[in-house]
Order: sequence, then C-alpha cells, then structure tokens
Amino acid sequence: MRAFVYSGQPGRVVFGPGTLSQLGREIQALGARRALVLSTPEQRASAEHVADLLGDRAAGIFDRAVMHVPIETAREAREVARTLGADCAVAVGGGSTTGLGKAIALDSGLPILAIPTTYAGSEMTPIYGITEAGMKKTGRDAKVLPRTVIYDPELTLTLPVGLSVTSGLNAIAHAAEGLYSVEANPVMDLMAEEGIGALGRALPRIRANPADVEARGDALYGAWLCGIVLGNVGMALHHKLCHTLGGSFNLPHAETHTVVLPHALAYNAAAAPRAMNRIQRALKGKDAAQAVYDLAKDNGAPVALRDIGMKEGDLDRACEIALQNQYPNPRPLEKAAIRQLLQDAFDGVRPAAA
Ligand SMILES: NC(=O)c1ccc[n+]([C@@H]2O[C@H](COP(=O)([O-])OP(=O)(O)OC[C@H]3O[C@@H](n4cnc5c(N)ncnc54)[C@H](O)[C@@H]3O)[C@@H](O)[C@H]2O)c1
Ligand SMILES: O=C(O)CCC(=O)CC(=O)O
Repeated sequence: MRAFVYSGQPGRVVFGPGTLSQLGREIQALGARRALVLSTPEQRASAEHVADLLGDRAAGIFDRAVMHVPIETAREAREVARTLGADCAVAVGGGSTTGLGKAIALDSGLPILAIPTTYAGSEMTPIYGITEAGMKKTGRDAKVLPRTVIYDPELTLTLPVGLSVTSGLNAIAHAAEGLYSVEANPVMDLMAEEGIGALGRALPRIRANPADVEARGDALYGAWLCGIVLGNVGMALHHKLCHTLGGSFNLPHAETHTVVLPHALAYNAAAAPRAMNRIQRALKGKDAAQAVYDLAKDNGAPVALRDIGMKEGDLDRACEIALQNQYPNPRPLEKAAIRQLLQDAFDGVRPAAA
C-alpha cells in the first residue's frame, strides 16, 4: 500500500442543463449584492445575459478577458471592480475569463462564481497565472478558488467543435499527469480515470453532433473531474512543456496541450506504468500515449507543433527553458530525450507503443 496525503478543496457545484437559471439563488447564497460580470469580448452576449439574470445585483460588465491574463488587464479589471463597489466576480467563459476573476480575487479577496463554457478546468483549482513583461508566472492561493461553480452544458453548445476537442484534451492532460504526480492519491486516481473516460467517450459524439446536450454534459462532467485532479495534485513534465510553449512562444493553450500530451506520456510510460494502465483503460486503448494521439487525430485536432505556430528553429530554446525550474516528474528530465520529444511533437509523429 502506498502512503499518501489527501486534502480536498472546498467549493459548491451546481450541475446540469438549464442550471444557469439558478444563478440568482446562488449569488444570494454567497451573500453578494454587487457582482461584476467578466467575459471575453467574444462572449459579451453571454455576459449580458448573465447580467440580466442578476438584475439589481449586477454591478457591471468587464468584457476584456484575454488568454494568459496580462497584468495590465488584471489591473484594469481590479480598478473597475473597486470603482463599481463590486463584492463578487461572476466569470462566464473559459479559462481566460476564470483566470481574470482569479487575478481580481488574488488582489481583493472577492469571491468568484464561475460559469465555465470550456473544459479547461480552471474553476476547480487554486492555481492562477498572470503574464508580466512577456513572462507568465503561476502560483497557488486558496483565495482564487471559485466559491461556487455552475456547470450548465447548454452554455457549451456554442463551443466550436475544434476547440471542444482540444479543450477536452487539455482536461485529459490534467488527469493524466495527476495519475503520476508526486502528490497522487487513490481518490484523485478514481476521479482521473473517470474523467478521462467520460471525455474519451464524449468528444467523438460532440464531433458528430455539437448540439448533443447529453454528450456536452458528459464532457463537462469529465472536465469537472479532471479539473478537481489538477486542483488537488501537482503538475509534471507535460504541463511544464505546455507552459514553456504557451508562455515563451505564444502557442495556443488547448492546442498545445493536445499536441504535447501523447509525447509526454510516451516519455514517462516506463516510469509510471500504473498511471498508463488507467489512461489506456479509460480510453479503451492498448497504449496510453497512442490512445491519446488517436483520440486527437481521429477527431480532427492538430497533432503537430508545426501546425499550431511553432518554429523548428525555436525547439532548442524551448528545450532549454523547459529544463529550468522543473516540475517533479516520474522520469528524470534528460536533455537529449526532451529535445527528441519536442522534435516528435513538432513533426506530429505517432508515439511508439511502450
Ligand atoms: N489556472 C488553472 O487552473 C487553469 C487551468 C486550465 C487553463 N487555464 C488557463 O486558461 C486559459 C485557456 O482557457 P481556455 O482554453 O478555456 O480558452 P479561453 O477561455 O481563452 O477561450 C477561448 C475562446 O473561446 C471562446 N469561448 C469560450 N467558451 C465558448 C463557448 N461556449 N462558445 C463560444 N465561444 C467560447 C472564448 O471567448 C475565447 O475567445 C489559458 O490562459 C490557461 O493558462 C488555467
Ligand atoms: O496548463 C494548464 O492547463 C493548467 C495550469 C495553467 O494554465 C496555469 C494558469 O495559467 O492559470
């Protein structure tokens, strides 16, 4: 029997089609009187709908959330929250919008009510990220964990199929690395396998019919579980590589996770056989890395860094950065092997079976 430490994160979850209608009750339960609604510019209409539902409890809308939370945007949103006398932030959107809510909470302690519309899982974690002078810094603080999360699958019906698939693989990455994290524990293992399985079954159904609310609900359920895993146990090589490629080479978040994950799993396979067994069982495959690669490719997602904006000439520098400030990983980071991993991910080769 392995020894482990388990500590759960607090938080209330309201789940199901149509649950956005319970927003008023949930805001009241938080004791909030003036909520600032956050969104990206693209999701302004959703923010307006949320503000309408809040009625007198809506303090205003800040619709300038962007990926990786630039410090300038965080400062602007904090100032708007202060000026409007907001006592709560309602984040409707994906990880970028939740991330902006976290930046406000980090500074002010305002509670966040999150309404996720992608599968990124940020709403389940005390992890925040803020980008300053071109460098993305991440940290953990209990203050930024949303107090209430409303998961309404109907809000994900508009998520384009391409982003649905890559966002689902971003979620799978959280669970996959959670399975071999130094902080792994049996409860998170159960959630990780269940979350990966739910997404593995849902993504092809979403691709076949993006309006399938059942499939959307299954994907959101999987994303919730994978997000819990990310929030409770640590990240490893895969997340380090993605943070390097996203933070220093500006690659898109969910797509980068999609391309890198099979290669990170292949790198770790021999050092984490129990994790690999759970991943392949969840995806009904024979090899974890290949099953993840096939899930992406068969559903039209990119599988090569060359196709999502990476330049081959930057691979050496990416390797150097990835080796700095390493996250704990089951297999030690070997420079030549990491460089080869990046090359394979760049070329989009299907990993060999372990
Ligand atoms: N801190 C954490 O725990 C954590 C976890 C995962 C991701 N993240 C962060 O989240 C960011 C990425 O989040 P993301 O992948 O969810 O993308 P995102 O939030 O940037 O959304 C991508 C685009 O899709 C749009 N969109 C979102 N939901 C939609 C919907 N239902 N219908 C139509 N359009 C929709 C958004 O408006 C945006 O234009 C990154 O900055 C990443 O670092 C943080
Ligand atoms: O890489 C991830 O998907 C999770 C961690 C993360 O994105 C940190 C952040 O920027 O908030």
